[in-house]
Amino acid sequence: MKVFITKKIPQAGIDTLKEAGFEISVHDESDKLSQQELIKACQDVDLLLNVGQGKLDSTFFSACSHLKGIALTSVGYDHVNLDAATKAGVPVSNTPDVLSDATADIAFLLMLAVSRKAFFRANQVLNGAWADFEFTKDLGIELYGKTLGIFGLGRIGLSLARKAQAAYGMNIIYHNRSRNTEAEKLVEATYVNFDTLLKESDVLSVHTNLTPETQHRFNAQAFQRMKDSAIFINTARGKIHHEMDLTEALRTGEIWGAGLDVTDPEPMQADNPLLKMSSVCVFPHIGSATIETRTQMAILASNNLIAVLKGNKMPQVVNADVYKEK
Ligand SMILES: NC(=O)c1ccc[n+]([C@@H]2O[C@H](COP(=O)([O-])OP(=O)(O)OC[C@H]3O[C@@H](n4cnc5c(N)ncnc54)[C@H](O)[C@@H]3O)[C@@H](O)[C@H]2O)c1
Ligand SMILES: O=C(O)[C@H](O)CO
Repeated sequence: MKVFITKKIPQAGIDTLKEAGFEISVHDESDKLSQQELIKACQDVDLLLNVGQGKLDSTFFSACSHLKGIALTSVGYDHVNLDAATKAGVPVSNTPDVLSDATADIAFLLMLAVSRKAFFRANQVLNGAWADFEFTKDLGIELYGKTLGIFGLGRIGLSLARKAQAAYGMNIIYHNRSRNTEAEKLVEATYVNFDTLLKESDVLSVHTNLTPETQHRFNAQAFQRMKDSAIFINTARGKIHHEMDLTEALRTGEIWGAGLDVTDPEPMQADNPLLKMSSVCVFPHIGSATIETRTQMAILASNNLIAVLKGNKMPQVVNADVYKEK
């Protein structure tokens, strides 16, 4: 079988595919792939390894219903029209679990960086603005014993909760669609309604998937209900917060700080007003960007394609209904 890979992946992923006997072609990532080019490249292959956040919409699936499977290199699949994939009979897999700790590390890093205005401070040095030892100016806030509110206590939310409780004795509250009693066995966490999450969190960290229900859930109304000392963290998807409302909430002091690994749109432009604020830190979507995690993601994606080669179901399929329809 032939596989088209949309960007370079760690060698372990390539080796896994080659050992299984696949014929591989990898797109040169210096040249951004348009949808038309992707569709064209998929015409003479059996499988696609779609690296990153490249959209797969209904036009793509109408043109590529011959594909026997698509492996994503992300746990999030909001960039894929799964109904269209299922209708076209194409199974799609994701990469859960292997990236949870690395992504939670980035949420933790953002919490610390924002609370101590780390990037604003580092920029002072960089810009030659380190003048005197100031005693009361631009102070940070501490995390010890504070309340961490988690919106979406799934795999990544749980990993962050465990770190924050172990390292900083943080009190954990969370809101999910329903209580996560399995997670509550692993970490001391109290289930609260959304309004309580907003009102009681000193740090509020977002870990839900992007869906119509979570899109713009953090808007002006939500920020108004949060503490004026609160820090907002989003490592899930940029569309879950409303960026202009967030900017305004920070400008007017409705909340204290924000740390983002995801923005809307991506990439964020360098002249974005958020980047000038002292208690804001923005990363370029690097949640899973470690050598270890990206290697595991590439192997997991490859193993899902190997399952197709062997005539099996993809173990990490996200549109399981496709097998019923087949
Ligand atoms: N920044 C990055 O690089 C990066 C890396 C990995 C994942 N992510 C994002 O993080 C998300 C979470 O990943 P995960 O592996 O923890 O997923 P998960 O499915 O384990 O957890 C998501 C949690 O959100 C909850 N949830 C979903 N909709 C909700 C709603 N409307 N209200 C309340 N709770 C809701 C679910 O019940 C679940 O507990 C992914 O979907 C992806 O978008 C980003
Ligand atoms: O969803 C994910 O896994 C991350 O955002 C990486 O794309």
